[in-house]
Amino acid sequence: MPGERKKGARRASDAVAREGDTSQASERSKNDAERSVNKGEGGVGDGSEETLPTTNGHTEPPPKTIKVTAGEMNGATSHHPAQDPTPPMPWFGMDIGGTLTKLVYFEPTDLSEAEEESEVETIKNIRRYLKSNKAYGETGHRDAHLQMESVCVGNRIGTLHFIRFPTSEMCQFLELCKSKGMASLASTICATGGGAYKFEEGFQREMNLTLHKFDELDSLISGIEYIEDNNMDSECYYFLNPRSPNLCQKITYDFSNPYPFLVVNIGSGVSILAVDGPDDYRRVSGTSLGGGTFLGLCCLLTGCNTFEEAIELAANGNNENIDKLVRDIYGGDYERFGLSGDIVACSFGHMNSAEKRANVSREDLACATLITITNNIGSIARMVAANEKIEKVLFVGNFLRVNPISMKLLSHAMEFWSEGKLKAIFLEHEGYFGAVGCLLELMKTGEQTTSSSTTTSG
Ligand SMILES: Nc1ncnc2c1ncn2[C@@H]1O[C@H](COP(=O)(O)OP(=O)(O)O)[C@@H](O)[C@H]1O
Ligand SMILES: CC(C)(COP(=O)(O)O)[C@@H](O)C(=O)NCCC(=O)O
Repeated sequence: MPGERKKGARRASDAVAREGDTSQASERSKNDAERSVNKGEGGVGDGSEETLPTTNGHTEPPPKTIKVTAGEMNGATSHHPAQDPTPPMPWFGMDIGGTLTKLVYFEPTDLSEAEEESEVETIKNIRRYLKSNKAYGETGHRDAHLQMESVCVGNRIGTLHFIRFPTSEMCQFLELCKSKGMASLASTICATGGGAYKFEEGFQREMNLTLHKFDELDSLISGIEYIEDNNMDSECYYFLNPRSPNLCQKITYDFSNPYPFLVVNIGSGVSILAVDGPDDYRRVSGTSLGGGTFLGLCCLLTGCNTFEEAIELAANGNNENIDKLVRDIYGGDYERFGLSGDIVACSFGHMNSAEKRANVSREDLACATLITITNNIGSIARMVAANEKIEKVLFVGNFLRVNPISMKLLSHAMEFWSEGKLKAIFLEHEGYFGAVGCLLELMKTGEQTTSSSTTTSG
């Protein structure tokens, strides 16, 4: 069928039969043993760090288990050890964004006994440290509820762990990596996002590591396609009746016939991509009024310090004390052009009045800021979708993290203004796709990327 992506096609082509593949396991353990001899063992963490509460105080839901058995991976191919492209462990994909750094760690669960025995202590300790904690230092977090188990990456089976920390803490992150012995491993670090360029020198200087850089939008698209393929029953969703507190429902969206679709990546800024087919996309638009603008303005206007605090304030505010609605101007609807009196006519329009300003709360200011930024992104997305004649609009990026207000607003705006033609679709792994795409590149390119030269694709 035109535009249809075969479910599991990517997984099948990547997969290698695992069961009873002893020649592969022994070849891998030989390679690892050689690496451990070559690289020596660095300083180690003891993995005993305490789990700290998350900053917003919310309890994380239990890890979601997404199982894929080796038998389910149809299309398995026979393995040729001599061509095994698997890079040395540990396996990370990193997306160093304008606000947050996203780290995806792939933990192999198919290690042979020999492999486990030959594994260097440093790698074991890094794995233990990452798995036994949900918080790292003051500001690093593992999103345990997003964890994906028994997935196939490259030719290995394992668990994907999702970790984030503020990019402004990069120096502390490098220190932590050093203290865990990463510098002695000489492993490959694949990175994407603007920070892959900005911090390249720091990685070299502090850790003696050469970053292998990949384009952030290439990584984003391949990450979306991979995660959707491997979490097809629950990755994509939309909201039914987004405006009704009682009737609103989150519903799984069947994305098996995806093309063409639009991706609106709401990070610090916003990039909009039209995806016409596998590996076939264009960046068609963008705006500098994004998630970073919301957070920056909110901190300025309310004195809040974190994204979670800003969202919490917004959830308890009323934008009508700040924004001028159509009814504030018309006394009711603007009937001729079907504009309901409830629609925002002018964001922050009341704030030229000293009297109104005296009566607004921090909550109202946060709420109006969130709505202003969200509506603007929604308008641009709608215009781009109409221009490109695309009906499915995927909204991703960490701006949507713990942010149902924006998701529901976008859902309503897409549907209402397009008279039901456009669909706003959301993804569970929101801001992690670039890092996943980067990990896929690492596992693809393997040994070739362990040289000291820098590779830039895209
Ligand atoms: N814990 C957080 N700290 C800072 N910003 C956050 C946090 N969680 C969500 N956000 C929002 O996500 C945006 C960053 O999204 P992200 O997709 O990671 O973009 P980038 O790659 O530019 O860092 C921020 O501007 C903010 O609006
Ligand atoms: C420059 C960026 C690609 C960086 O990505 P980010 O870290 O914001 O996710 C993005 O911020 C962007 O597309 N900004 C909008 C630029 C514009 O089209 O006006």
